[in-house]
Amino acid sequence: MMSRFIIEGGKKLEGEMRVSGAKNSVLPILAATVLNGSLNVIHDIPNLSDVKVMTGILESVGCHVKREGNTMIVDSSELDNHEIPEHLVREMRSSIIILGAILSRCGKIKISYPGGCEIGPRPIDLHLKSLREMGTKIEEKHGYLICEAKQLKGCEIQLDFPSVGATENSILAAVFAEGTTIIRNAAREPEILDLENFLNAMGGKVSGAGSATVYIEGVKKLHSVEHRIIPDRIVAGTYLAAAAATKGKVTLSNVIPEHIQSVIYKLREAGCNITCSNQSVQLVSPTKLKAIDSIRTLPYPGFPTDMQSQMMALMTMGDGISVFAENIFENRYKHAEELIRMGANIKVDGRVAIIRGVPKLTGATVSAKDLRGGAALIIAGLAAEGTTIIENAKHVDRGYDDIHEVLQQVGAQITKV
Ligand SMILES: CC(=O)N[C@H]1[C@@H](OP(=O)(O)OP(=O)(O)OC[C@H]2O[C@@H](n3ccc(=O)[nH]c3=O)[C@H](O)[C@@H]2O)O[C@H](CO)[C@@H](O)[C@@H]1O
Ligand SMILES: C=C(OP(=O)(O)O)C(=O)O
Repeated sequence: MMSRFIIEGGKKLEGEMRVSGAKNSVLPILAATVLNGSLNVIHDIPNLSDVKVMTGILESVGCHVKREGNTMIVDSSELDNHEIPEHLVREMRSSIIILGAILSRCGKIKISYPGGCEIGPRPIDLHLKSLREMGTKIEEKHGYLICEAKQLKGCEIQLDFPSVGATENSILAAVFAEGTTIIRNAAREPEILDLENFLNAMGGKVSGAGSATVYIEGVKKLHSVEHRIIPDRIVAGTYLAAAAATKGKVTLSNVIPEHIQSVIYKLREAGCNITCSNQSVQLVSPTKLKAIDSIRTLPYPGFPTDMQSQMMALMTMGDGISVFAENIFENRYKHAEELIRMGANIKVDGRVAIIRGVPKLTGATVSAKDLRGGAALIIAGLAAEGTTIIENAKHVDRGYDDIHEVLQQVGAQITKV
């Protein structure tokens, strides 16, 4: 049976919300646990369906995985397989991040092509180009990638685009490579720095992550490691947008304000009063939301594509016109149609969406088409008059740890059935 969210809109969010560990850090870091052939103790792991898929991948190659609350212990000492089951790869686009890690540890990997997903085609040409430059032989047949590299060699990689996944796969592949690898035009997302910190804590020699040039000096051996995942900046941004949509007042804990500056900047433009301290952010909503002139998604530190849908939900109620440009993914406006069912005024033309604010949204039955689009519908439902039913809640489970419970604690009337 398909799960759904049921929301009675119109309740102000008020109180404190704790932000969970970052999905986009956990996935590459879990992939990296195969490297040390030893124990990995990782704290603040969110309870997400994507984490379950990555756990399944680790178990399929012979890792022992134990979860104790939000701590996960991965023992990769008995790793004995380099073929990744296709059903797991198909379930999650980012399972491709295991490629660099297994190749590094085993010198070979067989994995099915991840293919496209709801938000666009998502090719992996940049991942493969980098791995080839490091000396990997890659055969692409019958939907599978068969990769082999007896000894990867450090080299200079120039990425055509600062792809997050290609940067991570190149770093993972370079950990045991002979010599030094330099990645230029690397993605600068905070999750890449979290991966660097994790690898260095197990004896790796990575530097520069968070900047456009990353250096990886190959090492011969790694050891056991203990690490805490950074807070999820997209979850933080989603909670702030939800509070703003309900004219609420919330304080987020476990958040790194610097990671969400681009989002805070836009929320201030909408009239929100935001104060940041060390690990917390407080938002007080205005009585009337203003339209934000424009939102253009860009690689970090630009405005994140993963916050585009949630901000669009908010701007459906802004006073005036907002123009959005989605520059990262080709097909990331599926939530617009659903928001229109709730009374929003949105016109989409290719990469651009024009949102004319309306005085109020009304509850409706809508369907989540992807993860962040689902979060956007929750935000709209919390603000709308009447009842909203969001079908396909499973998309939201990929990236939010019990979002309905977190929202209930600050006064939302939302259930998941
Ligand atoms: C698990 C994870 O961390 N996921 C994030 C990661 O995804 P992901 O790592 O897949 O995103 P990328 O940064 O690689 O993709 C950005 C753009 O580059 C293109 N591209 C990418 C690789 C490639 O080989 N060829 C190519 O053309 C993609 O199609 C896309 O248009 O970064 C995205 C962009 O911030 C986020 O939305 C995702 O939440
Ligand atoms: C697109 C996203 O994730 P993924 O790359 O895991 O599909 C996301 O987190 O919004």
